[in-house]
Amino acid sequence: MIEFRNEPFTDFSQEANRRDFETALEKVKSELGKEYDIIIGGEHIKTDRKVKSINPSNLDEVIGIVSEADTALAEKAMQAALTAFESWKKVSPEARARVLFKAAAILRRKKHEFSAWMVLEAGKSWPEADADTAEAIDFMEFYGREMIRLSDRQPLTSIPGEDNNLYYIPLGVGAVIPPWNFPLAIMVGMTTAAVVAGNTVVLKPATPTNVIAYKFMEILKEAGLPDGVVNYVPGPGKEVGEFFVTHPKTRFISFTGSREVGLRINELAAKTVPGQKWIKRVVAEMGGKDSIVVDSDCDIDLAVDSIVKSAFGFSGQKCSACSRAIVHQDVYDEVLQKVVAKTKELKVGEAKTLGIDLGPVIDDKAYNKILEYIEIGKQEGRLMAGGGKADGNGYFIQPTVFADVDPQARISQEEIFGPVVAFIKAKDFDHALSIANNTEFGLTGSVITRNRMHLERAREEFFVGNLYFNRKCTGALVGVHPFGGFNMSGTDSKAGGRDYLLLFTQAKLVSEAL
Ligand SMILES: NC(=O)c1ccc[n+]([C@@H]2O[C@H](COP(=O)([O-])OP(=O)(O)OC[C@H]3O[C@@H](n4cnc5c(N)ncnc54)[C@H](O)[C@@H]3O)[C@@H](O)[C@H]2O)c1
Ligand SMILES: N[C@@H](CCC=O)C(=O)O
Repeated sequence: MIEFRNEPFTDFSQEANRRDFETALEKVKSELGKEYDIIIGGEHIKTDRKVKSINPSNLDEVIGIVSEADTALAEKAMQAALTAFESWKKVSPEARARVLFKAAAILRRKKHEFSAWMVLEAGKSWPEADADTAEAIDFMEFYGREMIRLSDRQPLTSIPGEDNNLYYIPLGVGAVIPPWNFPLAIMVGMTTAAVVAGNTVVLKPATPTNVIAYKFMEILKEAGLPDGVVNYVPGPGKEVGEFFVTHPKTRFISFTGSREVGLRINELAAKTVPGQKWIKRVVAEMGGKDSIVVDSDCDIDLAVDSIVKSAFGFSGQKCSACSRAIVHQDVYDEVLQKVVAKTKELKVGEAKTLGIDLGPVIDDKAYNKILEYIEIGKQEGRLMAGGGKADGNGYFIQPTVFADVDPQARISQEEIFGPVVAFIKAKDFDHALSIANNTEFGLTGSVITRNRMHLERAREEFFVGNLYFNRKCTGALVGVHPFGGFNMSGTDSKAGGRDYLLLFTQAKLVSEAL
């Protein structure tokens, strides 16, 4: 088996790649508006309760119509997963890994098609969608190899007269509850990590991106994953999600999403219910309020570029997005003025158009929430760019910059999850670091400086799970930058890292006297 390598991104400056992507978009467009079933134990089930998936760039375009489950069907899915677990747990780790490698190969062949679905269903620009698909492939290639590594004989101290072995065995049925913002990569990573470790899954996809999750179910089927190992159960989070979280047979919950929902899941999962005979494990990856710290001695253009890319990529809808630029007073005006100038040049438009910088935000709820925060920002700071809706038949918002924001202001503290960045002035580097650590989150951060000692200070003191120096704070790569945060950003798990699969296993020691 060859060593893990990240899937390369597509170079859209090449005409052939652009043509291939256009062809994929046309293919996907010809498939819009279809109906999608629930899938339980391999059985396709239609219900009367349907939810429409809409293109956020064009509200008249229906991406698909998806049957939603109720709690009776959720129970059926749980039973299917419990049954499948009895056989899946006995499949060898190598064979389980091969399913992931096969699924990765299929996805690689259909790469542009999947990216095109994300352009239309999630409003991702071409490069953002392409990176999402590449990351999904990476997760499968990486976790497959990791499971093989964990199934090797594990190093133990030997003592005479005994044969000792440690095995990483699966947990049981897991509820996988992903977000919509990396509708392929995160959903695939969470699902396949659980599965390759020998567990079975009830997957409750994020409603705005139900169709992409369904398309991935087709890949798992083609890759030969047995029925019932992953069950596709769309439905409202509050109803179907909570049903799985509180079910006595749920062994673990793998959640990625907001702080509010993550904390609720954690609380519900902690309550033992009749018929439950384990402590449920909760893996929760949650929100962020991420900062880029700009020091006085720095490459100003690098700082500007890092802030703009991290704040406005995918319209700021990344848990890793820079929503606070904490800038040393000596360079504050220059960095601010250059960020504002660059922001004003950004193109907002339909995600299907190559060359846009920002597509829409995901739905009306996000749109209204972000616009409300922009109004709050107008009270809390000086509006320098953007400040409201952008044109189009979709959820378009102008990239927005606020200056002179107090470190304790709401737009400095609360996750907005949209294209809004707050500039905060720092007296010196110490002050900048203390502001950077002043939220309840701890996900990503960057420091832009030429000062080696300041980098070393930040290495020790900037308390985030993913800290970057002299670069943007988004775009973690599987295997290269294991991803996950501290504090209210989650349970300190690291997706795409060597510790991740352990979260979905339990270690069994067998000691034989010789
Ligand atoms: N830390 C990370 O790695 C990471 C990665 C991506 C996104 N996020 C965070 O995700 C959020 C955006 O995603 P979102 O809007 O989909 O988040 P969300 O919390 O609204 O929803 C996430 C998932 O939870 C489900 N859900 C909602 N209510 C539920 C409930 N009561 N019980 C069980 N499930 C429920 C949703 O249907 C969805 O599938 C942001 O806060 C972002 O920072 C974090
Ligand atoms: N892993 C992604 C963020 C995922 C959350 O939205 C990044 O590093 O930018």
